[in-house]
Amino acid sequence: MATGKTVMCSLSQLRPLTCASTSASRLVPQPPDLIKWVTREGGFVHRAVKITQLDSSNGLGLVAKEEIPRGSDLIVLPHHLPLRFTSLQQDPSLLHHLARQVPEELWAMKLGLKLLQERAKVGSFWWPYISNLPETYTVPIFFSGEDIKNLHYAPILHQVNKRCRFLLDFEREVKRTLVSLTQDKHPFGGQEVDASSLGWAMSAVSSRAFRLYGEKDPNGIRIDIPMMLPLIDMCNHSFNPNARIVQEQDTSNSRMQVKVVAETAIKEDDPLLLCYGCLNNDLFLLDYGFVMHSNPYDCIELKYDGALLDAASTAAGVSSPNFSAPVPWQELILSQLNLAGETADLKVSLGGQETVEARLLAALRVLLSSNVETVQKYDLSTLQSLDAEAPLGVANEIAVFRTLIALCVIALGHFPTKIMDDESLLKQGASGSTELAIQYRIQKKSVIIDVMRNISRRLKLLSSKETATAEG
Ligand SMILES: C[S@@+](CC[C@H](N)C(=O)[O-])C[C@H]1O[C@@H](n2cnc3c(N)ncnc32)[C@H](O)[C@@H]1O
Repeated sequence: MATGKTVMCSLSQLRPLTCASTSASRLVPQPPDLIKWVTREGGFVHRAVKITQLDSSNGLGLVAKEEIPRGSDLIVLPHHLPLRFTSLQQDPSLLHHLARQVPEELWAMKLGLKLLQERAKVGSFWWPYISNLPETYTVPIFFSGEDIKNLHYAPILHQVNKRCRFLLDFEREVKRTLVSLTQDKHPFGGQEVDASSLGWAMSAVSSRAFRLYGEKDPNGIRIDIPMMLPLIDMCNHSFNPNARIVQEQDTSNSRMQVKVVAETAIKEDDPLLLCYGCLNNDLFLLDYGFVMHSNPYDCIELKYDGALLDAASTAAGVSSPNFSAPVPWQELILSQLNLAGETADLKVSLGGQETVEARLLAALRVLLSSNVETVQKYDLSTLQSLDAEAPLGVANEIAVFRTLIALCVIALGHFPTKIMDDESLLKQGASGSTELAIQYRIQKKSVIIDVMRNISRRLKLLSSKETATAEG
């Protein structure tokens, strides 16, 4: 959890232009009209849809100029408008050679290479779209080192560092591959590509691409691939969207077209909103450069660690916890939960939809129980369910809840500032990426506090039941 002494890597010193900015400035000052371009290319745009600068810091967005009935087609893109990058296996081109060096988890960089190529190409078919893309992104790879540290949360620091390192290494690889190429063979028209332009392209894709069905593979199965969807990607995100993306066959040519359809009736002046996915704030920040307040999918990550759990249990007043030295039957259950053994996955989480990760809950219940017979009466799924009421007895459940609350207190203690401190920093007027970093860490601490509230409520209920039983 703590920031620790990680050596931070950032791209901010490479090109000041790319540091976090909330402005909506585009690649060129007056780009072509995107709606006209989509329509001219055979697409459809509902007459009530317009692009507008939003009041908030969300950049541009789409809004309804008049009421739109539910079920209406809002935008239809014919098959040739989305920007995709396919056929990685067979293509011997240099671009594909470079794309093959990108790790799968950084898929956005692969399509980013195609985007950079089209950006550099004079007369690119996609120029009307590309020129409308934001010039800068608010993702943390462009934060200053100080603001990366300001995130105060080790797992995201690790991810930012990984992405920055990758971009710096990849810059070297791209330069090595392209050195001494003549302009006609150069995939970027002879233009210099550095970590900053690679970062721009990766962020443009991660913040705008949607994974949709692509071409069919040799077995006739459609594989999903990321695509950039001109105009559709002007829709901002909401967990309560009023629009959704649909893919269907174009009856005129039997190719797949991509549509946005009104999911609800849309009132005049309402923004058109899509749901980007049930993502936590780490993904929103890393890929999209924003943070959702009260995000129901946000969570914090902890390491399942016997010593930490012993400390939490002891702090909670639970007598003689033995997380550090489980007995063999407990160890066996830990292995079944994949929390012990050579291939164990020790990352566990608090918050999100589960409140307490199922594996952590089961481990606490089992390790705080000394009665193998009682434990063996239950299957793993019951032991992992927060809705299963005290399967190993009320006393065991109370010890589990107290340990969890103490764990939350320890996790909160790893943050160097309190929410109150953060809020007063925001009031003093922090700028761009500093504000984003502070908002991010406020949300992380809020997740922990919400978990504490939830568990405390359950604890209170259980304790009152225990008292009632004792009195009865
Ligand atoms: C697919 S684009 C949407 C169009 C974008 N606003 C623009 O100006 O081009 C995604 C980007 O919009 C912004 N955005 C979308 N939804 C947002 C939200 N709910 N809160 C803050 N920013 C949002 C973020 O900058 C994100 O990276």
